[in-house]
Amino acid sequence: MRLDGVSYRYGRAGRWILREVSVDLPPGATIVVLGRNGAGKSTLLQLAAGVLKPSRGVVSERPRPVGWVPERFPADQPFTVDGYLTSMARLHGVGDPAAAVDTWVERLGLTPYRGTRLAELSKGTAQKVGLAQALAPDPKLLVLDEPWEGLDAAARDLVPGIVAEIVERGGIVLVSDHRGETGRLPGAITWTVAEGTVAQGAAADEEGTAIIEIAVAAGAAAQTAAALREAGHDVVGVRAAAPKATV
Ligand SMILES: Nc1ncnc2c1ncn2[C@@H]1O[C@H](COP(=O)(O)OP(=O)(O)OP(=O)(O)O)[C@@H](O)[C@H]1O
Repeated sequence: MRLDGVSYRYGRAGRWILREVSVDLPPGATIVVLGRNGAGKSTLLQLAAGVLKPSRGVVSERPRPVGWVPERFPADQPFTVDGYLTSMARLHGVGDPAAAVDTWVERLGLTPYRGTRLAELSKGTAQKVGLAQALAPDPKLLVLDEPWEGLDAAARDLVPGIVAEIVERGGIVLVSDHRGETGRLPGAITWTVAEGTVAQGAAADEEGTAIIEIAVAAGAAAQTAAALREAGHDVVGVRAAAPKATV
């Protein structure tokens, strides 16, 4: 998937929030989007998810289905958890909506709330319904806006495993994170949104930094990336190596 020269402003007279953003989202990538409050992370995520259309530029090869979890789940809707999730799964064309809903209700600990109306849920539980709604169609692109903020601790702990399952199947996961809790997602590429642009890597003072490329066994990639992060390094990217040329 690719964003090509994507610019965005809210309304014709609005200021440009993003300017000429060109980025690749390779299959199997986890991308964590960093940036200060108001930098444009949510806007970028919504453009990637297709919730917003670029004012200029093109988004191409977006994998489908798309799972979109907004920063705040809009719980002011007259449905029960079960009713809402089943309708959403149907809308997304899920083959067996009941089975998909059962799976995610159980996995996210929503079983006691199946008959509860959305408006009566706590914020954390409502956020889990938002996550279940995005996961039920088995998304090839999952976009999570600030998942560490809205979700309760138990659900937060489930997120890295869920993300890993999607990227292992070649899906793409895009996560915004204004607190920089990137360490929770091993092997993630980081982008930083600032001043309308998107740069690769964390916004550490880049002066005097060096990029070291290392090759490790594919199975050890996530663990190595986590260990490097633990040691305080910024892991800029993890990719599959091309087959070796004979020398
Ligand atoms: N619907 C809207 N109409 C007008 N301006 C908006 C709208 N949504 C966001 N903005 C503005 O666009 C800018 C970028 O907002 P965005 O929500 O993308 O930032 P963010 O990096 O996700 O911030 P946060 O971490 O606070 O969610 C902000 O200045 C914000 O005020």
